[in-house]
Amino acid sequence: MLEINNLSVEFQGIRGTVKALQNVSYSIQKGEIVGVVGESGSGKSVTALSILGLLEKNATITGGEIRYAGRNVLTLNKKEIQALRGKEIGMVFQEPMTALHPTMTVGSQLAEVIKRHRGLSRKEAYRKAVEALEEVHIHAPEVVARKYPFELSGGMRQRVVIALAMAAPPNLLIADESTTALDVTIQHEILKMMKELSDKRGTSILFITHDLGVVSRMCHRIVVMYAGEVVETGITSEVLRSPKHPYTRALLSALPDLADPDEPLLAIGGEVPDLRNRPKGCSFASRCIQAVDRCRVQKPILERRTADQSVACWLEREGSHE
Ligand SMILES: Nc1ncnc2c1ncn2[C@@H]1O[C@H](COP(=O)(O)OP(=O)(O)OP(=O)(O)O)[C@@H](O)[C@H]1O
Repeated sequence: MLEINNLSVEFQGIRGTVKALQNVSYSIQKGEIVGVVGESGSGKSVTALSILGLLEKNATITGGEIRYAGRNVLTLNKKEIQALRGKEIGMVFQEPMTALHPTMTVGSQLAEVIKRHRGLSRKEAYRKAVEALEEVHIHAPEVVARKYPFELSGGMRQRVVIALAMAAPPNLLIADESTTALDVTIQHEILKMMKELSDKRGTSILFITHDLGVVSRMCHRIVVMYAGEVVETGITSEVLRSPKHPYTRALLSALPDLADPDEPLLAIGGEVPDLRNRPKGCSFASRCIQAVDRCRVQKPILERRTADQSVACWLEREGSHE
């Protein structure tokens, strides 16, 4: 359904060119939930914005392609990408208030999207809007449909945003840490509801988060990003059971319930490299306790290690971990 091949993105800044993404590749199949994890600044959002054609003006895509249903979205014109956004690809961003119109009732906002995408009458679209609220587990949807966003709690607003993003209905939903500001229990319920919707409708979800725990519960596959590169990807259970990249191991060790109890806790010392002046070798080498000379001079490429798992690490390739 979606395939990102060797995507590279740069930003022009006053202090130089930030090489934000370098040869990023991953894909999402129909109905699949893919979780993208990595520290702040690792390029998760820039990748999502590239898919949606929403990169800021100072960004340049310097290489690669993004194929959605066979078409390279990077070659689409403004109108075509707008049509894709919203109709084929829904999005849920971090702050729900920015996605909602403050002076329109929730029901009218939803009905407008449904009317536009499904060509229904106003009345019929409103009826579907109430149904859509019910689908995101909002009780008394007829009542909530008549409310304005400011009258709702954070969790309710988030549900409305998801209903809006799913209204077209899209084939792919991109959710960028959509629930971080919420209470943990509410967050858990919302994620469960999203997974249910995905299962029911066969919607693929690209889920961008810092939270490996969430990925372990929700996602079929995981993509681990570091400093604008994919360092490991695979079936979630495989990667969590047997992480192959030292960065993935370090991320996992911060989660005691998921980590291998026999493995000592690793603190990730050091800093992410300056993306204006990227290191020649592996981007993680300066923080990797296992790095060898080769890691500092030659960049490892993402290679398939098992049927379901790929990793960009020289140590793994040469078996020197074992
Ligand atoms: N408009 C911009 N101008 C310059 N640099 C940018 C711009 N947008 C993003 N970047 C840089 O691109 C890199 C990747 O950022 P991105 O927002 O994708 O990270 P992220 O992994 O999504 O982080 P977070 O988890 O904090 O959202 C960062 O180094 C960031 O500073």
